[in-house]
Order: sequence, then C-alpha cells, then structure tokens
Amino acid sequence: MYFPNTRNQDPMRISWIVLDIEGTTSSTESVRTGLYAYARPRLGPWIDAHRDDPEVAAAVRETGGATTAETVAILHGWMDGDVKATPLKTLQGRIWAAGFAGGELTAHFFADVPPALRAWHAEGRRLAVFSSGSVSSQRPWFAHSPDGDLSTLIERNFDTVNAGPKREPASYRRIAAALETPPGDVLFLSDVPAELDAAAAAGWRVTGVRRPGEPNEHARFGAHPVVASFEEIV
Ligand SMILES: CSCCC(=O)C(=O)COP(=O)(O)O
Ligand SMILES: [Mg+2]
Repeated sequence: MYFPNTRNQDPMRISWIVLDIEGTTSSTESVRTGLYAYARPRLGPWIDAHRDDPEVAAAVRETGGATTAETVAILHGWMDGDVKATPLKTLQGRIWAAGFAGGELTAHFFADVPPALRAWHAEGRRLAVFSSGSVSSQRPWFAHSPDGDLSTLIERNFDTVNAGPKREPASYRRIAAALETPPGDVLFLSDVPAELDAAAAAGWRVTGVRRPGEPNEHARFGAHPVVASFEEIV
C-alpha cells in the first residue's frame, strides 16, 4: 500500500483512516442542495415539536434566539453563510436522520469512494469519520449510499461535539486518544487545508483531497500531499 505522504515511512503503520465528508467523500452540491434544502423549511416545525427533547432544547438555547422565529432566522443565516455552528449541525442532523429513516433522503459518494473504503477495510485498515455534520447524520449518510450500506465499514464517528472544532489540533489529539492509537498511525483525508494543518500539528499523517468542481479545487494545500481521487491512494 502506498500513501502519497508516507514516503520514507512504513505505510503498514497506518492503522486508522479518518474521513471528512463534504468535499472529500461526497459532493458539496449533495449536501447544500440535498440536505440543506431538506432541513431549511423543517427547522421551525421540528423545534416546536421537540421542545421537551433535551438535545433539541440545548441546541435552541445555544442558538441564542428568544422565539422559534428568531431561532430559525439565526439558523437560516448560518446555513446561508455556511457557518458550521454546532447547534445548527445538531438540529440539521436530527432532521436528516428522520428524512433518511423515512426514505426521503439518499446520500451521495464520489464513484471512487465506495470501492476504496471496501478495499481498505478488507486489508485491515480501520475507518472513522470526522465531519462537521453531526454523528446522528453521519451514520444514516453512510447507510444510505446508492452503492449500498457503507456504515458497516465505519467503526467510529466524530463530530464537533465529541471531538471539537475541525481546525484545532486538540480535536485530533482527542480523536487519536479515543482510537487508542499513536497519532502517526492515523491518516486524515480532507478537502480543507486548515483541517489538514490542525491534524498535522497533532502529529497525524494527512492528505488533501482536491476534487474537480468542488469549492476547494483550487485551494492551496502547502506542503501537504494532495490527491484528486481515492484511487490515487493505492
Ligand atoms: C451527513 S453529512 C452532513 C454534512 C454536513 O452537514 C457538513 O457540514 C459536512 O462538513 P464536513 O466537515 O464533512 O466537510
Ligand atoms: Mg469537507
């Protein structure tokens, strides 16, 4: 096995591969026009119907709005600005999970992703996800791939609640500790250079994913190795 960023290192030491979702395994379009459009009109009714749910109540409190209308306006503003605020991700995640369960949503994965995940899993690499999307949405996303259920390949799920912000090294230290693995044995794949910087600062191996047509296609990845497809991670 050859990873672009493992020259002069033993690639067999990579025991965990941690995946970003949007821009890496899946298109930004599928998230923004699929998931975001689904959540947008449902936020208000969902909040009103789940006021007694502690997770929903806490997310609404953290949003800072006094009424449902105010809360929804703040949430819509975050969605418009692509602010990946944790309360928004919590509420979106719950709505999306219900949408997947009801058969109203399907996930998207780039064509090279399902075969790569299956091959890595078959050769003994362990797979995890670290996304701004909440864990409650990550699992149904992988379960409802058009290429079949990929969630069985994913052993661990991390988000901004159980790990922390994606641009802070401490979050990656927390994940490596949870995986009980030395940081140098973990490879992180992401389309966002600042996330790769944070992971590398925590001692992880990293590879940038520069997919044609994605918002970060022309991003500067600095010294980080970069691939355009998981097929290049042979
Ligand atoms: C079911 S995945 C939801 C995707 C999402 O909401 C998101 O913010 C993805 O961000 P990422 O950190 O994976 O780039
Ligand atoms: Mg991403």
